[in-house]
Amino acid sequence: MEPDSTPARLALRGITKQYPTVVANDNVDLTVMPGEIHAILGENGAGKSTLMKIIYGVTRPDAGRIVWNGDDVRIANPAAARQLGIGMVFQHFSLFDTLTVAENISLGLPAGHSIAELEQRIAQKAAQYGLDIEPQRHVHTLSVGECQRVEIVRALLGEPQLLILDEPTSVLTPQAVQALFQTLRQLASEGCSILYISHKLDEIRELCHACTVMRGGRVTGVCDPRQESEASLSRLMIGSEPPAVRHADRPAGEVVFSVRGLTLPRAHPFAVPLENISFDMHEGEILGVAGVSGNGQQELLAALAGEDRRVARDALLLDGRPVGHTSPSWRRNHGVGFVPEERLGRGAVPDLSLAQNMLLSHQNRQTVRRGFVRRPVLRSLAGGIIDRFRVKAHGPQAAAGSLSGGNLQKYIIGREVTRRPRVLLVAQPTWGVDVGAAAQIRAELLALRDAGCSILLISEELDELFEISDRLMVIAKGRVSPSLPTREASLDLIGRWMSGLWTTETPHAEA
Ligand SMILES: Nc1ncnc2c1ncn2[C@@H]1O[C@H](COP(=O)(O)OP(=O)(O)OP(=O)(O)O)[C@@H](O)[C@H]1O
Repeated sequence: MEPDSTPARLALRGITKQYPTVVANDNVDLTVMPGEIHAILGENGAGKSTLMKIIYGVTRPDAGRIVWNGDDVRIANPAAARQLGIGMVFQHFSLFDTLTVAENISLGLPAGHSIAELEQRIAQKAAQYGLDIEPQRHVHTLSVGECQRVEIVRALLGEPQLLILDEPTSVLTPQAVQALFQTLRQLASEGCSILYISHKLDEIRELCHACTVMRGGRVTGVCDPRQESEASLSRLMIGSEPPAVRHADRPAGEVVFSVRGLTLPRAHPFAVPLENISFDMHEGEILGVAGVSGNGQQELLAALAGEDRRVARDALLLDGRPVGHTSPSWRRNHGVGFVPEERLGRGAVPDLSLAQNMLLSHQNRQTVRRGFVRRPVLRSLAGGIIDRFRVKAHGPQAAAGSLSGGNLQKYIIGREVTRRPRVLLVAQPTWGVDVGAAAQIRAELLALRDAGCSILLISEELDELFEISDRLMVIAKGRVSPSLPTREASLDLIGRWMSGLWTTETPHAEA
């Protein structure tokens, strides 16, 4: 590629960052060449995000050197990073719904630009990289993939020499992933370096020229992912191959939970209205719900969990009893568990400890007696989950917000699974979770199913849905398709249904 005399675009030497209870980065070296797409791979809590935050000036290292195009630099804050030519596209977008694309982008720029001029620059940049966006559209009308393109164009307007992407494909359809890869390859061919954080081994092998593997805050290897197999990458990362998930066909039991003609107008202008949704959930069965995000998944989960209080009494039946009017805590007390897709905020309270967070779903006689919270019980329950799910955390007293994204996800799933619910409603259970932990979470869901639990699995990962669901259906534009046994479903059929095209395509479909 580049002759040896070319200085690296970015060289990190001996970067160390210590948090009170953990060394998040321990003497890390990283070399990224101009025009190189460089993956950072590592299990949850390995220290990837911390390292990216150091490069982007969000976090200061305790020790180590950052060398940029051959010169030692200090990166005091993100503005300084952008000044050097470092751009970052975060996993969570920071766009205001009520503003247009151009207005959003103008917020990050120095004053003095006219919006019309900016719209033109955005359109130019977008066209140059095949990114289909319209600067005048309001953000609330955009799909998730379009929002990501806005973030990428925003970063590209800064003419970066290094672009950092944090798990960029977790929100994209397979087609959008390919379009993104094309953009990234074009950028790289023009000399821009790319740091690519992902848990998806197949994507890393397809896209990246180099890969730095981290484990426990340290670099454990650097490889050319094109020369590796998924199994060998996995071994580099977690020391073993992810266990295969066993999925045996078994007959489903009685209907436990039913949805009957659930129709809900949108609760706010950006919500998706639900239209005449009906389906049954059986004992000992995983019912998978496929769909591109933003098609009513969140609204459906809010209605089933009791967060949306407008649901008609008869629209939901638990063991044949109407429960549409009941509260979330009533439903929890009657054996229904929920794992929302937003981990912080809905799934956990960041400032509270993991033990205190147990109370979100374990408020019962065991944990609260005569109005007093039994702290030792909470601590031991939390400790049990930390051990069983191998959550990397400094014990039950660690604040939820101090955990890495994937570890918090494992904790929240563990918290719900250990309640042994009869009905579990779970959204995106393995988002941002490394391959080993994802396999473990799927195995736990299967074990729960085998114990008789009825599980509704809302996911955007088709592989995951096909791997562990017994039946599949699709949600599109606030409506659900009929369901059909997974062994009778094909990727092609589910893909077609995801765009809302289902009619009488399969005779086996159950309404
Ligand atoms: N602000 C913080 N305070 C305390 N500990 C932290 C903080 N941020 C990160 N950590 C700890 O540093 C370690 C590395 O976390 P980091 O978020 O960098 O991991 P990661 O590799 O990005 O993980 P994931 O794949 O789950 O996102 C973890 O043990 C985490 O708990």
